[in-house]
Amino acid sequence: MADRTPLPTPDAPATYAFHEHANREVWTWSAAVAIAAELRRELIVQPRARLLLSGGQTPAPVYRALSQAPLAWERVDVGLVDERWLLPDDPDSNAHLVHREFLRDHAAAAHFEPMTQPGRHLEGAVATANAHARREAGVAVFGMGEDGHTASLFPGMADAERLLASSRDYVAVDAHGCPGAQQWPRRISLTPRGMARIAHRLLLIQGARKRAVFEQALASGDRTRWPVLATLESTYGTPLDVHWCA
Ligand SMILES: O=C(O)[C@H](O)[C@@H](O)[C@H](O)[C@H](O)COP(=O)(O)O
Repeated sequence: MADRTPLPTPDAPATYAFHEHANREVWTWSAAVAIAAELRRELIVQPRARLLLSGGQTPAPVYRALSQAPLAWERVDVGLVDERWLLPDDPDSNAHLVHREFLRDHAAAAHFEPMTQPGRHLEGAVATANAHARREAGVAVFGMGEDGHTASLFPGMADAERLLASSRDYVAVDAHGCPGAQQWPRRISLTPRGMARIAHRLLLIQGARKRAVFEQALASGDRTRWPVLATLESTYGTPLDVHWCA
């Protein structure tokens, strides 16, 4: 029987703020401005800031807008929420997406941490991701699939209960048989524990279908069936910022 992980109790309520935007342009700039503002705040009080980005098509306009923000990007480390088991120069890798859509304009000065490298085995890549994660990221951008996945945590993935309960920040994922993983079932993903350690979490979604999926997930409370629920949890008690437009 699937281990149904309930949402946090009223002692530590999982909260979110739903930002509904008038159109895609407002959605794009609102999300980009929110991320830039948070990075700027961090750079005032600490020497470096860390930002984690997801793959997928939805956030690309936000990445392009954010890349134009005048920030001390040379003091920003950029990592990935998740990666397909592909090398960074593969056009289908999340690293490639980040290079193409984000590491340009002002943001070209940021320091990027790819998860995969030629010759590195999967477990080695996971260990490196966990080593990077020792420095907490202040901000992370998440997407969601219509199956309720986020990062590379899929409903129906192998060993789901163990991965969702992992005490590590990143794990290797076997998503064979999960349609949402498309043709890349081998992946590395941030875990719910890793997500909870990030104070400012943004979920970027568009369209009526994804809104309905998010609402269905909330109503269910079943994190194994709806891994997107993991983005709600926070050791800081900070709400998830959901940015949505039709
Ligand atoms: O590697 C990946 O596939 C992503 O990181 C993944 O978690 C993505 O965020 C969602 O699949 C949403 O993707 P879309 O924005 O393309 O719908």
